[in-house]
Amino acid sequence: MATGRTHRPATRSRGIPEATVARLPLYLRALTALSERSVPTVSSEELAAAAGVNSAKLRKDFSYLGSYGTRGVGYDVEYLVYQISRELGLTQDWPVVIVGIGNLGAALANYGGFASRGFRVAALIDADPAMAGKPVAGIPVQHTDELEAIIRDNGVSIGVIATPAGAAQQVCDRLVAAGVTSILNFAPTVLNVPEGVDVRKVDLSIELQILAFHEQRKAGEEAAAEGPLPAAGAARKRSADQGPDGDVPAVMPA
Ligand SMILES: NC(=O)c1ccc[n+]([C@@H]2O[C@H](COP(=O)([O-])OP(=O)(O)OC[C@H]3O[C@@H](n4cnc5c(N)ncnc54)[C@H](O)[C@@H]3O)[C@@H](O)[C@H]2O)c1
Repeated sequence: MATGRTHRPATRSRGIPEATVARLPLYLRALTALSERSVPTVSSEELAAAAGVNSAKLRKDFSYLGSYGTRGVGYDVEYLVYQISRELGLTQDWPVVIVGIGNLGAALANYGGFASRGFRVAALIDADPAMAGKPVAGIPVQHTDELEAIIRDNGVSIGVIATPAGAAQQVCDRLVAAGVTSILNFAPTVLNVPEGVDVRKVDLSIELQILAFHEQRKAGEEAAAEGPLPAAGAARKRSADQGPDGDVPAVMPA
């Protein structure tokens, strides 16, 4: 879901390609579900299906981790959970700040899945003075005046931006100047960051637009299978679905 714009080379220093790194959380999610069901081993085919990945790709990905599984037995679930967690840096605690505690920021703060994956919400920050001191998810909101001190005192390297788009760059600049080197951006704007800072962008409306594109294509295929429409109907359909010149709508890249 996240659309990445990172300032790192396509291959990491330890030789694991970024595309593999991006799939590791998918494997981890599938493996964690198996672990919770006390499943001891899993074949590459089963795990690939659970993670929604091709099994040859999975085996190649795991070879970068030095994990080849055992023929006829498969992969040890617990060991793979440990290996992938270690590779993703999840065996250590990551304090995270969320900036912008409106509808989205509050929902993120209330999401229990961060803590269980090693991301501790260290602070909630908002520019609205009326919110200062009010608890959200049991954490009192702090004013943006305190942003730099919060980052420094908590050793925060990951910031989440959930402010309106117009405030996001300024918030980003302050986070980076204070020492944050990874940003998860929910605001619908492109952030400019210096070399060495990673930005991941989450935009649910882009995901919906991509689904809409596929839905439209499926509808088009069904209509084609049903045979040609009467001339007037065809004209009406084109103007309703595709815009005046009949082009498919532009879809922003994921
Ligand atoms: N990525 C997605 O899929 C997705 C989904 C929903 C919303 N959004 C985006 O997330 C952002 C927040 O949406 P929302 O519905 O929570 O909005 P909201 O208006 O409910 O909350 C925004 C919060 O940001 C605070 N804020 C404003 N300027 C600030 C600043 N300079 N520093 C710190 N805090 C500041 C406001 O006081 C407010 O509490 C918007 O940019 C919205 O477009 C993204």
